[in-house]
Amino acid sequence: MAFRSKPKHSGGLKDPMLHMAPVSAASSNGLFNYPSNAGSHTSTTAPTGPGYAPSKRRLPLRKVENASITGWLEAMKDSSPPRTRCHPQVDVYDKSEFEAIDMEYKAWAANHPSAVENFEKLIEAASGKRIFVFLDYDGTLSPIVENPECAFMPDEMRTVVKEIATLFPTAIITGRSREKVYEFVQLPELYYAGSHGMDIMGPAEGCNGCKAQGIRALNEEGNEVVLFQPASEFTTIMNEIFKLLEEKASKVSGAKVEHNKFCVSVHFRRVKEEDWLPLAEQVQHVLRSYPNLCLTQGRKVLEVRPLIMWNKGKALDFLLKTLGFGSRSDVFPIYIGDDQTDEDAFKTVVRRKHGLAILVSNVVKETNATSSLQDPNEVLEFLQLLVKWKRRHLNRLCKYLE
Ligand SMILES: O=P(O)(O)OC[C@H]1O[C@H](O[C@H]2O[C@H](CO)[C@@H](O)[C@H](O)[C@H]2O)[C@H](O)[C@@H](O)[C@@H]1O
Repeated sequence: MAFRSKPKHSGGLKDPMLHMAPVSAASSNGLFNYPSNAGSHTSTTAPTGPGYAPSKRRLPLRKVENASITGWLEAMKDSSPPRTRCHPQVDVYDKSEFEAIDMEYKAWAANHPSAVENFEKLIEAASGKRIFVFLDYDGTLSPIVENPECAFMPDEMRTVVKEIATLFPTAIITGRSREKVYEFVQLPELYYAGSHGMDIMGPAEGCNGCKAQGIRALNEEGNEVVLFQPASEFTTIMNEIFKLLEEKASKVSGAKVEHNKFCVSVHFRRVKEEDWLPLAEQVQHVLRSYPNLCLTQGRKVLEVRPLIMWNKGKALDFLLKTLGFGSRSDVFPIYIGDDQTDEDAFKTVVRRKHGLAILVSNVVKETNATSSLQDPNEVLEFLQLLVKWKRRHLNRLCKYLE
């Protein structure tokens, strides 16, 4: 399998993305001005679709905090080169400092117990409930790599995700375009929510006995699917912004712009550190003319997206509703993700009271998740445990019915 061998956690380095939050491109005092409620998008339009009444109500802009880009860039610099430099066996490192961050990590991990080590205990809470599995893609099902085009999902992961989908309704919720993530995953039985949940598609017949409701459409192969695109009116604008950003990025060595349909990502991973600030300024400059777009930050990436009240958490709720479980209390959603945009989904799971919100991270991170996995290797282990657990249950049930 393509993953690196299972590492020890690399110590408690603070994650560089602690300050990430959407920012209105229209804000002009400072390069990045963060609305105080990270992750919840200020809205100029509300989504439409099954169960969502269209509304043109303009929501008030939330309190804007003054924060400069320096924080984000500095944190990014702190984590470059990658965090493994902190492992005493990998590099010369101040032992006492390592011990301090190690302790910090252990304290954090105590509050975010490993979903593998504590599997039986955590899954007990699901008994008698219907489990739904929601998975982020990059950094969760595939390891983070230099070139976003090469973030392939290992076969072993595909096998277990396929098994998961035969046992539980399963969806992938990603910042990627739906088409791109499907290219990587190649499993037609799943639901896919691309562009951070702004492009949802899945089998019209539902899955695992859950009947799908919602707007029907035909996919590229002519199969009937349910489709929901709350940001469809932004199609032209996103194409326009992609071209403008591509033009800017073409002048910065290593920069890459990715069109994720209803979001556009500007990648910094292969850009020289000294070019980070000028590139970020260029992006901000382009966005000034687009007050209905906003900017969020991810792992060495800036993402331009429509300023609508929609996120991965809303997509999770929407999918439960589509599958007929929106308001039921016997639902147990499991959400696994590694990035700031996954925080909205973690919040949704926590708000529902039943469920598992699992952060993939081997560093200390501020999060709404309640448990953790260190990396995609552990995600694989967790999903394999979940398959075994469910099969055990089904076998017991069969024996009982015999
Ligand atoms: O919601 P996700 O599935 O986590 O997608 C978020 C972004 O992931 C991708 O970028 C990240 O992964 C790349 C490949 O490992 C890496 O090179 C990059 O630095 C990371 O930020 C994707 O390319 C973006 O478009 C997604 O928005």
